[in-house]
Amino acid sequence: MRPEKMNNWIERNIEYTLVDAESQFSIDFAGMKFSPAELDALQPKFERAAREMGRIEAGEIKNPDEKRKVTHFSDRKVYPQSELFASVEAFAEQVRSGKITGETGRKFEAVVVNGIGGSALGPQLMQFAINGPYWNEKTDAARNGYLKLYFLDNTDSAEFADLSEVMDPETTLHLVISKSGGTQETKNNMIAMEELYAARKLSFPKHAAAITMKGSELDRHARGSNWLAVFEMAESIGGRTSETSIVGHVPAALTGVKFGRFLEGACRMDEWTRTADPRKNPAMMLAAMWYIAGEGKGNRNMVIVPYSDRLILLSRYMQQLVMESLGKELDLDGRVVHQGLNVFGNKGGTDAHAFIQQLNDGRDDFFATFIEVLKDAEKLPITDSTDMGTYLHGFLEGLSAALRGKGRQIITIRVPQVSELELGMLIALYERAVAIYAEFININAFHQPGVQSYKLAAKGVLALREKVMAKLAELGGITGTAIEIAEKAGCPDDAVEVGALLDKAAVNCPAVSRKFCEKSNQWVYTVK
Ligand SMILES: O=P(O)(O)OC[C@H]1O[C@](O)(CO)[C@@H](O)[C@@H]1O
Repeated sequence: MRPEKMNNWIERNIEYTLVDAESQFSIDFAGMKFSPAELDALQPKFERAAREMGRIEAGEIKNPDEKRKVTHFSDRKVYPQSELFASVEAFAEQVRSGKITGETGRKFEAVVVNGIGGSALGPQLMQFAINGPYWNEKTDAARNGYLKLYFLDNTDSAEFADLSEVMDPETTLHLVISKSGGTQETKNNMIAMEELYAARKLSFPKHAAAITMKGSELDRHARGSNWLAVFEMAESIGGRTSETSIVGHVPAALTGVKFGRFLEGACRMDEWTRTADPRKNPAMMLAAMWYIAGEGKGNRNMVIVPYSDRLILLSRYMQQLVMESLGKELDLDGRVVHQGLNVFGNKGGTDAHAFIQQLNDGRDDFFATFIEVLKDAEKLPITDSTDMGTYLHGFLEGLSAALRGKGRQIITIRVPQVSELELGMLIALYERAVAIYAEFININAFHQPGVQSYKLAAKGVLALREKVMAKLAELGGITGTAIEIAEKAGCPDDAVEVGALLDKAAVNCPAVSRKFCEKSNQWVYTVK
């Protein structure tokens, strides 16, 4: 690099790196392509976002479709002083100390979180980040009586079977998390688990607790069956922004994660991201970078690359937070806009041997966000002058320089370590940046109508299956292609869907089989 260019780069780094000195959290925007004039042009959007963030925090309705307030920013400040917080701590302590046990009196050793989307991703991220991937009796948390954490976050019999193999029902607590209390995947796992307990002649309610909205189907079910505990979830906190609420708290308290410290981190970031000057406000700047890079239309993908194995789940977490919030068909004025921002990622170092080839040489359709964790867990010498950590740092800086050399765009976040505080800061930063960006592009970040339509479509498929199966049972034995069977079942226009359900049935139901006909390139099904 020529000296004058180098000077520009250094100056740009100084000007566009924001630092919170006390926590040592920094975010560097110098590697993004933007000019002061482009930031100036965003002034009206900054003003609108600041005004609307004020309205959110003042408790006004900010989710117009669902007519709901949006309280995750404001609630977490007062949550530690609430009765709910105290009751979670008391419950977790009784479980940890063995005062609350399972039906047979044995101490709980594990907890299964059964939830999906926002009711699982935050607890998963937090567990992996703080307690790490390997739980055994030698870890501090285990020695102190905290519980090992498992997840059920789909409706996949393989996931359930894998868990059943390692789980001891007598010493396992089941925490069913569902804000709406009616999400089918979660309900399916709950029903399957209730069956498993009944088959072992154990009481499921004596091993179960729930987090849900008051009056939901799950709330009624759990209270009606006398579960160990039911914790209320606020209507005004959306699933994807619920990690700083009861949803994050209960799993954390049961597994020895310092949730109070996590909230401190989130509140610290909330303070910082209320800074009036947008150029000094990390969330305003982050949203501005996304906006300028993607021309306000999400034309660049957000690639999240933490250089830390403990943060491997961050990109999955961000995927829901960003894409479920910003991926919208209509704007607030009802215009079709098809907005969104793609998020993908994994972990740095390892990624160099996966998608970095394309980022370096291929399509220039992204901006990378690197997250460096400065403190090494251990000093592991490799040569006289290097160790494991210096290599990871070298790979990050090397990749950064290579990408910059190709004109690719980069944001770099640096944190001293991964503890509860930094995790709280990271999550709160992205939550606010998402809410601000939504104001920039005039959309509602707090609803998810697209997910509803997929759920309805799935219900339609299940209804079709019932109809076809009932008809086939009535016909009492039939052989034919999907087209022929759909015809006989009275739904000729649904032959593709009928074929798909017969494929599934042929592998799972003894009464259905199939043979492939090379000549017609179709399966021929026999239903007994
Ligand atoms: O907590 P619930 O109501 O079970 O919902 C789970 C997830 O499903 C969604 O509603 C749709 O994906 C998410 O917003 C939410 O986090």
